[in-house]
Amino acid sequence: MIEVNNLFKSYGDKTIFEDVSCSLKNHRIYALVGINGIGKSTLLNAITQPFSFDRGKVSIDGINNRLFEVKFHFFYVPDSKEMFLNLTGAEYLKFIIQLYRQDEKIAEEKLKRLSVMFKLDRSLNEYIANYSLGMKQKVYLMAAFLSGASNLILDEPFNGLDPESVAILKKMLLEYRDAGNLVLFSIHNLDLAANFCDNVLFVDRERKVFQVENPRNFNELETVFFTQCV
Ligand SMILES: Nc1ncnc2c1ncn2[C@@H]1O[C@H](COP(=O)(O)OP(=O)(O)OP(=O)(O)O)[C@@H](O)[C@H]1O
Repeated sequence: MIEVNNLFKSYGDKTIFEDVSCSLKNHRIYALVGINGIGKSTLLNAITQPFSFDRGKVSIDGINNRLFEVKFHFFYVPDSKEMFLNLTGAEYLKFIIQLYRQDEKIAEEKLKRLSVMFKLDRSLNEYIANYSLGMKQKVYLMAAFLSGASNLILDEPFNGLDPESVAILKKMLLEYRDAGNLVLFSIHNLDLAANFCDNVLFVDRERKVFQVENPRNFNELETVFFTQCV
């Protein structure tokens, strides 16, 4: 569950958000959609980085995101693919399992299953620095699933993934949602947003945020996008 209330954010004299609010429920997959440069990453940063916004309140599972304990309630995969480069995949994933205080035996089993599914099992002892873009994306996504956090927040998670990995990620996200969790990810592909997501969160051209619940099809979302976002 994520609540954003009366969010204000500027970069210097450039105002991005003025009094933005939205409410996201468990058991749902949310797509975050809007034109380039409108503020999608800024919104995801506000949710996950408590001191990145100027005013307002964000809470995750009812916990103010400025409190330390909130960190166990979400996992964020940002758009940067240049993190933890000096660790091997295995070292990084073990670090996440410990940081999120997961049961090591259960998490190790899950790690094995995920690495075979994503075809990373033979590369886990290589440095992340030497991974391709898609391999980096996969290892950060594996970390998200291993964290046990009940809210996954992902910046363009399908970028760089081959079609097989896209299918695996979709399956994992559906399982994760069906276990009662929340997924929020930014995406430019309206077809995927229409056919895969439960809700679509639009940032419109005035940088106001609104939702379409249970989108019917691509045409509906395309019409909303071109009338309100462009
Ligand atoms: N650190 C920063 N300093 C100054 N301006 C910034 C900074 N980060 C983002 N911006 C500006 O804020 C606006 C929103 O950027 P943001 O990255 O949130 O957009 P986005 O919707 O995620 O874009 P895209 O779809 O291209 O990834 C843009 O105009 C961008 O130039």
